[in-house]
Amino acid sequence: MLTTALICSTASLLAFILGLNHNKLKSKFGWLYKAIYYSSWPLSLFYLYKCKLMPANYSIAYVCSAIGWNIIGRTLQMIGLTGGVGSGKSAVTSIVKSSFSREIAIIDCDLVSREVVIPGRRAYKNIVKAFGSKILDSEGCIDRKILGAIVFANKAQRNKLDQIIQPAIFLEIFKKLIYYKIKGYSYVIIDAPILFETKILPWFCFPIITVYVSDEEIQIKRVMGRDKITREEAIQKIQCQWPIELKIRKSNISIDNIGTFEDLELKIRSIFRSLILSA
Ligand SMILES: CC(C)(COP(=O)(O)OP(=O)(O)OC[C@H]1O[C@@H](n2cnc3c(N)ncnc32)[C@H](O)[C@@H]1O)[C@@H](O)C(=O)NCCC(=O)NCCS
Ligand SMILES: Nc1ncnc2c1ncn2[C@@H]1O[C@H](COP(=O)(O)OP(=O)(O)OP(=O)(O)O)[C@@H](O)[C@H]1O
Repeated sequence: MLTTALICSTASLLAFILGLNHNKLKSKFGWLYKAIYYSSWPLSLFYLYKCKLMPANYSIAYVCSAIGWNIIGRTLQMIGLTGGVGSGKSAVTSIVKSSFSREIAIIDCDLVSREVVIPGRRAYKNIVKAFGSKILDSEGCIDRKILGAIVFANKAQRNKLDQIIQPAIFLEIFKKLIYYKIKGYSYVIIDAPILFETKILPWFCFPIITVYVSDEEIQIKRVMGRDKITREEAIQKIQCQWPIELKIRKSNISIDNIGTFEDLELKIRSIFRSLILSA
């Protein structure tokens, strides 16, 4: 019984992950993927039945749960949204919220990264253990300015923080995906400034949209204005991430946010309208 439950949940998880990748694999491998995909279900059922690996009713439980979770994953398209610091990702998500809130949910990874470091949570404890109590404010919360000054100035420290915080972020994303699926959404935007750098998120997102500002001077000014920081601090933050040219090359859609908010709104509406219509 326990073995069956274990097999069922592992199969369901794998099927869910495969389902999330469905659109990406379909676009990458075309008919070859479709042939393998659609023949895999009857073949696995036949294989289990023939080999008598499990009593027939258990095999049915295994296959049904896998198919069920695969369908759930398949009908939940994760759209990646990334770009440089201050490139306009939040501006994009607020346009999506105002125009497509019924079809598209949004997971803001910056927000998630704040939730997972609330005092008492595991990531909070591990960060304090790794960086010491000097990063805490008078109320015992993580002082983001102090931690930011440490990690944005030093790659090794940044990697240390990423290794602690990213698994917690991924788990939270996973929980939110299930929640949004239950609520009936078909699309979820994963707004992740370091989507490519995580190495994991790109596997699940399709398409990946990169927002950039083709004039770096404008980008620097926008970051300085928003975060009330100096020019040097803004440049340091921008340089903490992959070069934008690389992000653009690796993404499926790129949007230059050099114009006004109205220009951006027009582009975003047309991209998401055609994404929804083409589904
Ligand atoms: C270092 C922290 C405490 C600094 O906080 P602060 O409030 O000063 O900055 P904020 O969170 O607004 O980040 C500003 C921008 O910096 C960039 N950034 C954030 N973390 C990172 C990182 N680890 N590597 C590269 N760029 C980063 C993002 O573009 C982000 O939008 C904070 O950014 C953090 O906890 N970062 C790690 C979380 C993370 O990996 N987030 C991205 C998830 S995809
Ligand atoms: N088209 C635009 N015209 C003028 N200002 C803009 C435009 N797009 C964004 N901005 C401004 O630039 C700043 C950065 O934009 P935003 O916060 O959306 O970037 P972001 O990509 O979410 O940044 P981060 O990764 O640092 O969180 C904000 O102050 C925003 O109001």
